[in-house]
Amino acid sequence: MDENSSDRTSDPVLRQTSSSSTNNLNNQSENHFVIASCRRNEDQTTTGQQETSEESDTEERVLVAYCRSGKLGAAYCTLQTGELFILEEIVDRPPEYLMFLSLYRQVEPVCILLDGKNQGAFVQTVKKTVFDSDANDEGRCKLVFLSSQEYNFEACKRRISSLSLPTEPANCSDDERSLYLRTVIDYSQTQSVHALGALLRYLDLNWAKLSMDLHGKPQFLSLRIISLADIVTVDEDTYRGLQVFSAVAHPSAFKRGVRGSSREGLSLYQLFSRCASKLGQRRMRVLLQHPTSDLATLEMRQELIAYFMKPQSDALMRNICSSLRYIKNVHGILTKIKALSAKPYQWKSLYNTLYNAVLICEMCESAGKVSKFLEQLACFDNSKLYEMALYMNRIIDFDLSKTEGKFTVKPGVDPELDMKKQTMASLHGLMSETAKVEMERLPPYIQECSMLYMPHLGYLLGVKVWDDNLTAEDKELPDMKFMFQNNDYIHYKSKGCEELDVLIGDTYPEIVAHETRIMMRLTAVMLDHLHTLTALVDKCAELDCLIAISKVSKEFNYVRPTLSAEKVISIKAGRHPLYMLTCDSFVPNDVESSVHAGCVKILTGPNSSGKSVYMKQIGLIVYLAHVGSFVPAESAAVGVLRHIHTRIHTTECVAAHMSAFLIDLRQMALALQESTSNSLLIVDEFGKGTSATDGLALLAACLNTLLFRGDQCPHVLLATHYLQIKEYIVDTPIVRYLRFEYVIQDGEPVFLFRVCEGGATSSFALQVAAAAGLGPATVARAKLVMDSVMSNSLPPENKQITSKQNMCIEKVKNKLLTDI
Ligand SMILES: Nc1ncnc2c1ncn2[C@@H]1O[C@H](COP(=O)(O)OP(=O)(O)OP(=O)(O)O)[C@@H](O)[C@H]1O
Repeated sequence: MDENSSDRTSDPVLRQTSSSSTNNLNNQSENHFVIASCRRNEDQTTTGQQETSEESDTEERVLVAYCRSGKLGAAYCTLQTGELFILEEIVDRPPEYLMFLSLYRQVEPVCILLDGKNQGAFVQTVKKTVFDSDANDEGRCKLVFLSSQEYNFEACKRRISSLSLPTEPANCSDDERSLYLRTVIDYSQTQSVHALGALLRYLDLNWAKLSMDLHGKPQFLSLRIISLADIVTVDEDTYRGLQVFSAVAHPSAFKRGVRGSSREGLSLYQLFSRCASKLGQRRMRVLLQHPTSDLATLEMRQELIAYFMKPQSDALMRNICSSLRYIKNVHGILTKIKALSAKPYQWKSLYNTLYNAVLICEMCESAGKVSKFLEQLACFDNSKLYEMALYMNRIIDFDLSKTEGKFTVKPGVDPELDMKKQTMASLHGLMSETAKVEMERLPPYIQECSMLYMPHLGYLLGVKVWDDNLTAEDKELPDMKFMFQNNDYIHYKSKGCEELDVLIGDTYPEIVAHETRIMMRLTAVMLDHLHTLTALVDKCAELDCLIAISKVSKEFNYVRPTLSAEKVISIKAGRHPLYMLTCDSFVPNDVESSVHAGCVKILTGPNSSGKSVYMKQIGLIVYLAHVGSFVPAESAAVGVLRHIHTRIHTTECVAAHMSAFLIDLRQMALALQESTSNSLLIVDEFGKGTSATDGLALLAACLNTLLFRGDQCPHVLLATHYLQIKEYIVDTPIVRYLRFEYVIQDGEPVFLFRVCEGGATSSFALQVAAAAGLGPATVARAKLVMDSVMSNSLPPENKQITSKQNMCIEKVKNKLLTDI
């Protein structure tokens, strides 16, 4: 295929051959196939509507999550394609079940199946997760509780052993199939076996309801193992706190909670929304939800991003992007094709996807050597897909299919079909002649008639109603058999119509039936190689995401972070990827966190001096490094982590039945419990939700818990206004104190947003409050109260308030007197 082809949607052969036949059938339909043409127009309207909504076709997935003895097993199925996935069993702990949360976010199921007997902490977490995400408009998900019998291990094993997959050896016996499945599934991972077995049972019993296929049985396309072993766990609050995602709910209360009604606010996801395809954009969500500690994957992504940031790869990037635009979500299209209800535009979309996916593989050949990712695409075995594209191109007349609103075959594919079409082409003249002859035979008061074809009724003469209030008797015409009236036309079977029935018969429906048979054969070929196609489409979607990241990295001068297995976070001149977009003079800052440089940083400083932004920027840089992205800094070295926890964002949630303070505590408890030496912990003003002494005590206790771990203490960034914290925690070299610089100008602090060593001495809360618009009288009073607290005395009487109070008392007195 030609790499530089400007028109990637169709090839020249298709355009030349289709034009003549288009004219033929268009002429036919113009006059006589009234019903056919009416239907065609209607079809075209709906086609237009669907074409725009085609991309909204999303996959629906049913997930089984089974957690026992601290291990999570899971399996899910994409209903549209019949792809099965089984999770490699993984340790998951209460109360948060972070692995389940990561899985839930990536799978986005429409239904979760749970063990009806098990109502423990796991089920509560699942319920809460589903409830919370519904509230956040992530989509509706149904919970179904199955009887525990469905999870019986032996029964599950039996169901799995009899699973038939297209990838199994041809004509294999039951024993051979069972042996083949043993190479795919590890039966010692009992929780995953329970999950897959229960899923198969559920699908078997409910397939008609789930797939709308009343008589069908589930057919599975593939079984793939997925793993969360490499995932860097990031909890939901951290995603929100760091603004990786930021869904803004629809302002209308009616629309809240409706799938798709929220939009993305300022977030990393929004920043990276530069994919060429919608599919890529969706894949970006999954990519961001799966930060990985797998160095090989990260380096492969970095390599690709680095390549596309070079000016000499601009041309290739442009070409790839223009092909990526045509890569569509084949899952939705293939469901329609499987059900034989695909519209012409869906066939065209599938062809474009195939054609452009193969083209991308070819384009990657030239650059394969410079990047492993491109090499994988260049070496992708796409010969079958290439053949599929060729078949489609040779068989389907896309232009005519669009006009006709149905699958239409090109001339030259099937001689028998061509003959039928030629008969149809000659029909135009024949029908006009017949109509003229019939006009002569009709009574003179009839001015207009037309011939039309209707399936099952054959050829009919349509006569325009010649008078109002015609009786049944009036409608009887000589030598004509009255058939029916439809709006302004009365339909008759005339002699001429009968002659046409004999002469041409049901040519039109025969053509349709013939073309449908060809379509079914083509569909069977497509479905045989569906697995290869979905794998390539997924790879293209990932390529789209990485190109989008490279565009952002290039535009904002991101650098490639050095990744290692060491415990280190070293960032020079780091910037906040979102604040730097909105702030003209963003001040970059460094951080050095390691066993030698101290891995616990306690930040103090005036209000609004930049503590939160600094901590979030480090969190985001570290997070970006684990997605494989470049980072906004002059240089960065990041040792791979297993967890990123934050205590930044407090969302009071009705569903959680927790106060803001309780949520803070829950986040902190989770961080203490889950964190290891390979974790990053960001804590912003913990303890502010209660009294100052209680807050300080809690903060010191939590910090000490971490510090007692010595070298195993995680990377900690902690901002606090408890300036005396130093006195209450262990004195150890792993703790370093940082503050934010400011200068005093005209008695007011001017913040420089520069971090330096040492502890702060004041919060300048009153100056910040005045700058934020709190009235001068209120600020002045606050100062008096503050001075009194400092000197351990009572504040002076507030004359303003007292006089107001006296006025109120007088008013009430007067009212009482008049009432009496
Ligand atoms: N590095 C920076 N360069 C430029 N402006 C900054 C920088 N960091 C922060 N700012 C500005 O300062 C504002 C306040 O920053 P931030 O919220 O981090 O302060 P803070 O010290 O956490 O305040 P508080 O203690 O009251 O929560 C930000 O909204 C931003 O406009």
